[in-house]
Amino acid sequence: MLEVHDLTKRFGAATAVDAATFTVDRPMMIGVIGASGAGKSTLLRMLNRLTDATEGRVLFEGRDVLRLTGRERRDWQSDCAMIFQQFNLVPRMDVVSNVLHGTLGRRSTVATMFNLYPRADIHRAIDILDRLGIAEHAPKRAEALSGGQQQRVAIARALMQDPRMILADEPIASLDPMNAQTVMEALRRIHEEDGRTVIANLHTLDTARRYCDRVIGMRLGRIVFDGVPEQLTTSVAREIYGAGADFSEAATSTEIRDPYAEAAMRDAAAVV
Ligand SMILES: Nc1ncnc2c1ncn2[C@@H]1O[C@H](COP(=O)(O)OP(=O)(O)OP(=O)(O)O)[C@@H](O)[C@H]1O
Repeated sequence: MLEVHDLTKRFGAATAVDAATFTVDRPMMIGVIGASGAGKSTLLRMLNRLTDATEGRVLFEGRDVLRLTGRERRDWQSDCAMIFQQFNLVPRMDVVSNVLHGTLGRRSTVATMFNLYPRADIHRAIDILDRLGIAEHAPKRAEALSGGQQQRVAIARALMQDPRMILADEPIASLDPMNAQTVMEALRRIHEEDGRTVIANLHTLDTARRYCDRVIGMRLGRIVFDGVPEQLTTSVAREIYGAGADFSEAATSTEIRDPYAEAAMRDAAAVV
């Protein structure tokens, strides 16, 4: 269903994503791991067309994603809804209105101006919130909710678009372990019950192992691992993170520095 061929992004002389190639042939939950700066966010942003690719192809059931323009591009962005580390909600707006924002792409300008939502959409928004266990917060301002609850509101907003895929960029990086677990369980359920593909950038290996069917490991822009969680041994993880023998399973990509990346950065700084 999704084919990614040689997807590349260069920012000036630096290559953020280097010829990423992978295929998703059935709905699954995929975790993307790698050290900070490995290219995980750029990869997701290119798939969603938030960032233009420099080279490569993305095909989704016959659609040549990177060539879509205008309405077709917006339709694609609805089909692969994105959620972010910082939730990106409107803090002072109530929860249900934030969720209804997920339908903005298909509403008229007048309806948007006057905040008019069809009754059926309001019911659907409440049903989705209920499914995520936060319906009782529907009338509250988004800013009054905990981080985990806000991320579930963001997931609800994404579900309003009825997406085929959910792309989650570090969805639990700002959350405490309890909230992180609730959000990962929600994403897993959405995959299992709805058959939607979820691709999530994750900081911790144990999260990728626990919730994902498949793990893609990135290092310096390249995909260096693509397999099932069982194949993700400590030595493989060490390779992905470019870490030494002291590599700890509990460590996260924010804690592990990639010595090669750091050397490259120092060289770049010296040139400037
Ligand atoms: N808009 C941009 N302009 C220039 N360089 C960028 C831009 N966005 C990303 N980069 C660079 O591309 C590389 C990959 O960044 P990216 O954010 O995709 O990595 P990441 O694996 O998601 O990192 P993190 O886990 O820290 O979010 C980094 O070296 C980053 O500095």
